Amino acid sequence: MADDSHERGFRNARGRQRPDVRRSGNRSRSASRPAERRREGDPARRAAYDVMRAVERGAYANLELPRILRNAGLTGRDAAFATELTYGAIRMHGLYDPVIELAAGRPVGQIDPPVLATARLGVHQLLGMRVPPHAAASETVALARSVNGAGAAGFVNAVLRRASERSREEWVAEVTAGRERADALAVEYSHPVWVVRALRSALLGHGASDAEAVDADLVGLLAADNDPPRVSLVARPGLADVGELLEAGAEASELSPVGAVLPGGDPASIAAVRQTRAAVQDEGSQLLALALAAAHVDDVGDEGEQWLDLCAGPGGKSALLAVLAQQQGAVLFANEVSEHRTELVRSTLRAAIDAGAEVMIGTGDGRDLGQEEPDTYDRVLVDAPCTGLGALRRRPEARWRRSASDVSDLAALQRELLTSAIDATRPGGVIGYATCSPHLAETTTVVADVLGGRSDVVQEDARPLFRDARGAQVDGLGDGPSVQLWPHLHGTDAMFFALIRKTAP
Ligand SMILES: C[S@@+](CC[C@H](N)C(=O)[O-])C[C@H]1O[C@@H](n2cnc3c(N)ncnc32)[C@H](O)[C@@H]1O
Repeated sequence: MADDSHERGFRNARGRQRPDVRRSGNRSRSASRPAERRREGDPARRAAYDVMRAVERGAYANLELPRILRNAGLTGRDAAFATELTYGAIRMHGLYDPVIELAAGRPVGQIDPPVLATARLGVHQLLGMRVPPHAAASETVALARSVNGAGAAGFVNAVLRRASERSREEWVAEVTAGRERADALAVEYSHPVWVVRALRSALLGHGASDAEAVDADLVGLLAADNDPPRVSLVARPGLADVGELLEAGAEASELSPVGAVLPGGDPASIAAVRQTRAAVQDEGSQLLALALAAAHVDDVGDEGEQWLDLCAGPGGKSALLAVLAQQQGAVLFANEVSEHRTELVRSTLRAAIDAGAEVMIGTGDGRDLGQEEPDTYDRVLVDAPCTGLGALRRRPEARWRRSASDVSDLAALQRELLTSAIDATRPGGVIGYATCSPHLAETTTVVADVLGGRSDVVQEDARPLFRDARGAQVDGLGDGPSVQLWPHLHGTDAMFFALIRKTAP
């Protein structure tokens, strides 16, 4: 039976039996005879291979995988197996490549990329998924035969045989031996070494760790980056409430007063999500929008407040801000530079607009808004384009696509956007500067540099604005005045937030 291997592996990895959904799914595969199936290879592994190759050509796994699963007719546990295999092999190849090099006796740069993709899939089954070794090897060799050719299948067979001779722990010890600490962590936890160093500096710089604890904290953070995030939902106030999400099977969030966590299943099966009254949204993003809306603003006129989201696409925070603005009698301008992403904002905000939230949506360069509309807005969010180093757990390929030079390129844009946001804010109003990266060069350094060059702003302590579901201040926010959330401490993306007040000129 072609997929006995992944059924067992998947069940073992989860520690419980999953319902048998195969009877209803993937009729074409069940209809093929065993000999034919073996020649074709297992469809779930083939799907994983196709996604890996597409990602190497620049595709995003989270967009490519559903399309390939659909085309292959894979559902239920076959789809879950293919997902775990694909994401793990892409995410963890920083560890698997040195294993493959030792097992193959040659550098991965000398292995044909399609063959390397197959070998990575095989090694992930052996070291990351607890698929029985004989099944991992035989099914992956069958895959290699069908996609890489007979010669390559022999090579993959030899590599996997050697890889299966040791446990993951033994391989980690072997491939990290003699490396300096950051390099060893980079291999064991499969991150680029520059990211490991940046995250270590960020833990220290944001006051989330100290010299004694930082090595252990860094391990916790790197490990959290390798755990797929739980599915967090937001109930957009006034459009849905948390109770509605709980009734649909979600569990209450401890962190966000408007949040819930979906333990399993498809969020799109929830009516409120389909209708954009609720949505999938990281709890950190929820807290951040709530914090900006809760900040004190001086001397609001009779017309009510004007809010600006300077970098709004695809609209997750704008949608929350829109309903909060409505509750506070304010209007929101959601600005985005890309036309395509402006359209996404429009659809994300549909339910809020239908419910009467006063929102304008526009396409434009946020760097110009400060000059075009000086001293205008009461609350401004700059959710700046950034490296996304705080959200590595979401996209398996993201860590491999960034380079250290991206940080300096983005830092210039981040400074210009923050400067423009301050110019667009009226005296007495507030600016929230946010990133989904904890990198110091994108966070505290940007804020310090921009504020250092002006006399009309002060930074305020943002920590009291971060309240959990019980109304208490969220723990572990750092030394202040800015806030830094962490995957290993809060279960959120590593979002940064600084609150800046514009004073009289
Ligand atoms: C981190 S994302 C914002 C995420 C959004 N706030 C949300 O919660 O859905 C940054 C956005 O900034 C946009 N952007 C980049 N450069 C910009 C610019 N010069 N002016 C305005 N927006 C810009 C990007 O297109 C991207 O959509």
